[in-house]
Parts: sequence; C-alpha cells; structure tokens
Amino acid sequence: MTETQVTAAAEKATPAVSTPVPAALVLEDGRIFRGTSYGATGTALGEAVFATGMTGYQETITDPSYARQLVVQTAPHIGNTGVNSEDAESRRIWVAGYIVRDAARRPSNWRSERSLDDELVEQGIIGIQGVDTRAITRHLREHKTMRAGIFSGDAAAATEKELVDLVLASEPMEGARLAEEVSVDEAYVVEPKDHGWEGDARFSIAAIDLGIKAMTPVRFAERGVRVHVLPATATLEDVKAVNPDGFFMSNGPGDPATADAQVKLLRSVLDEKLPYFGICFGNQILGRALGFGTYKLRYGHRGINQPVMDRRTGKVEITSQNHGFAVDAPLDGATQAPEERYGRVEVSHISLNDDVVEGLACLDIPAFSVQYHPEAAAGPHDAAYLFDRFIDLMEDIKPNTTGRTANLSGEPVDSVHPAAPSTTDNNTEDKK
Ligand SMILES: NC(=O)CC[C@H](N)C(=O)O
Repeated sequence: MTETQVTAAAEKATPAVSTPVPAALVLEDGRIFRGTSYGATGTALGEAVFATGMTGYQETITDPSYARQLVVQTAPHIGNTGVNSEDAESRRIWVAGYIVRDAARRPSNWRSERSLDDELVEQGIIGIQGVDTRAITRHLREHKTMRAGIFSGDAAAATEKELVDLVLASEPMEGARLAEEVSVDEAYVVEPKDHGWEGDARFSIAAIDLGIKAMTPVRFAERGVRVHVLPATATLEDVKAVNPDGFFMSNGPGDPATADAQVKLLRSVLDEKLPYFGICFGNQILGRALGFGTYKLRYGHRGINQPVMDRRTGKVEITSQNHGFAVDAPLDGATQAPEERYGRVEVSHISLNDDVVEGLACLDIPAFSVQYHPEAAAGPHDAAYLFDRFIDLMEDIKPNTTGRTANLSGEPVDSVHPAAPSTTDNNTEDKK
C-alpha cells in the first residue's frame, strides 16, 4: 500500500458521531449496570452472553448465530480498527445489543471505512459503553447467561422494577427457533473460480444456510468445491436438485432442540449415504439426527481463543467458537448411535476447558461435524484441515480425476487418542 492510499483510507475513517446518553444494562436477576449509550438508543432485549476474543469484533457482531443476544466484549477497547466492507460475515449486524467497556473515540486502521459507532447507529443496533465488562462477565459466569435488556435515552427513565419486568417478559433462548429468520430466502452459488481456484470445480455440495457465515462457502470454494447455498427450509428434493457430492449444515442461532425440520432433512440425506460435514448448529443437528440430545451450557463458549483436542491425532487446536448449547454424547470411545441405522459414532473433539463435546465422527457412515468454527473468521486457522477432511470423504465416495490437493483425512480409527483427563466442569452444570 502506498502512502497516498494509507492517507486516503485514514481520511475515510470518520470519528464517532452519536452523542452518548445515560443507559442501563438490566439483568433478569435484578443486577443493573449503568453506563452511556453506544450506537443507537432505545430498548434492546435478548440473552446476555460474553465473548472473549481480543480482536474480530466486526466478524462477531455480523455472525448470524448471535441473533437475539446482547454481546458483552471482554476485550476492553472496542472499535479501534473501525469497520470495513470486507470483514462482515453476513449482510447485517445480528447482535441484539452490544456491551463494551471503552468504545474507541476514533478508529485507526488503514482498512477502516467508518466507525463502529456510525455502523451501529446506521443499523439501529443499541449498545452500552462505560460499564465494567469484567464484573458483568464474572456475574454471568457465576450465575449463568440470562435474559437482559439495554435501555438508553427515554427508555432508561423507567423505574428499576419496570425495567426488570420488561426483561422478565422477554423470550428466553431455550426453545427459540431462529434459523429460518436469519437464513436467505433464495438459493445462491459460490464458485471456486471466484476464490482463486484454477480449473474446474472438483466437487459440488449443498450447504444449508441456518445462519451461515460468509467465510464458510469461501473456504470450500478456495479448495475447488462449488457450494450451492440453500435456505433453512430446503427439502430433500431441493438438495437432490443440485446433484451434490456432499451435504453441509451451517452454524446458526437459537436452540438446536427446535430444529426438527433440519434433523429430519439430515436423516434423509444420511440415509442416501451422501457425505456430511456440519459446523456448530450443524454439529448439534448431526448429534440429534444420530439420536443424542442437546442441552444448554451455563455460559457457553464464545471467542477465538478456545482450546480443543482432536482426539484422533491428539493435537490441540486453538479455535473460534460461539455456542451456548452442546451435544450430550458419551465421551468414551466408539459407541452405538441411539438411531441404530447410523452405526457407531465417537466424540472426535473435546473442549479442553470443560470437556464439552466439540466434534462427532461417524464410523460407519461418511459423516462428521464440529461444534466450533474452522472457517476462522475471525480466529486462528488451526482447524482448516477439516475442510480437507470433508473433501477426502467425498473423494473416497467418488474419486475425482482432478485429484487431491491435500490428504489430511482422519487417522485409522484404532489410533484414537484417549480423552483428556476430566477437569472441573463448571460450564455443564445444567446438563440434564
Ligand atoms: N454458532 C452456532 O451455530 C451456535 C449454535 C447454537 N445456536 C448454540 O448456541 O449452541
């Protein structure tokens, strides 16, 4: 980048515009944190959750999996690098509200196009700044994630009791069915040639958008895989119509216990023996399709610094995560899936913080999934091998003349690494 370009980019970055007014974060248990507004003003209701990434706030707020959540950033300075038109993970900001300690007064980065404050105002996202985000995080960690509200301007003038009552009247995350709300209405295709792949596509997949992040189809496309992104309401006929070599289900917001339609779709696809890969919500849906339950974690995993072990290789990855629910599957080696026709399954990945299931691998059908985010937007790229693993799975079913660019498929089943020793499990207390 030349000096002129750097100056031009810096000039595009405007200082924040909104004038802060008094604001309050009100938790459903009556705890109240007072600060000033950030972004738009008014009332925002949702589930208060904390995210521990030190960077990547633009990817966080545009991740559709955060729909109906009020996100607390544990990193104290937010907005420093502004907002640009390349890092958004979807067409809009999805967080229902945004909670930060110190909002940047002026963004400073050569890629910045506008301030985060401007962007929040423009998209009508209500935030609060100047609150003790460490105290809020510790409160949520100890008392579990809960419903909350951000009230600013006129909305903050009500009595504390009135504000708590508004929060108590809001919808809980348990039982929330949100994937259809954030999904696209129309199918679209992501082509390898548009992402640096030279030559013909090696494979085609159908990917169900339950709140898909933009980088996910890109990670496939840059490996030569054409991605047909289909709406959350897609049927088996819609899937078959694109003649895919593999099937994928994305991340997404809400309670996986409500995703009956997607569980049914996945079962019908698995019955066709089409290779399957799922990320996050897509992992929970595989778990349910195999007959396991899901449950709500006390405070979930959100951030780009979450350690996970791939039990097949014994390698530890630092991963990007955003989940509040988890699959309830046995950790000890290969077990028969409760839905017997799918054969044996093993927990392939676990969280090293609390032993939560972070991945499932079927041993008798071509299907696997992870609870975390290998597309790494934002986040470390340690888990990129999973995209290659899926390509190898499709290759095994349908050898492709264009050959492999990588061979990172799983180790033989008998080399499964023993589970890490169990640790204190604060995050799974609510497990039923
Ligand atoms: N990122 C995701 O796909 C999240 C899945 C699910 N909504 C959860 O919170 O666990």
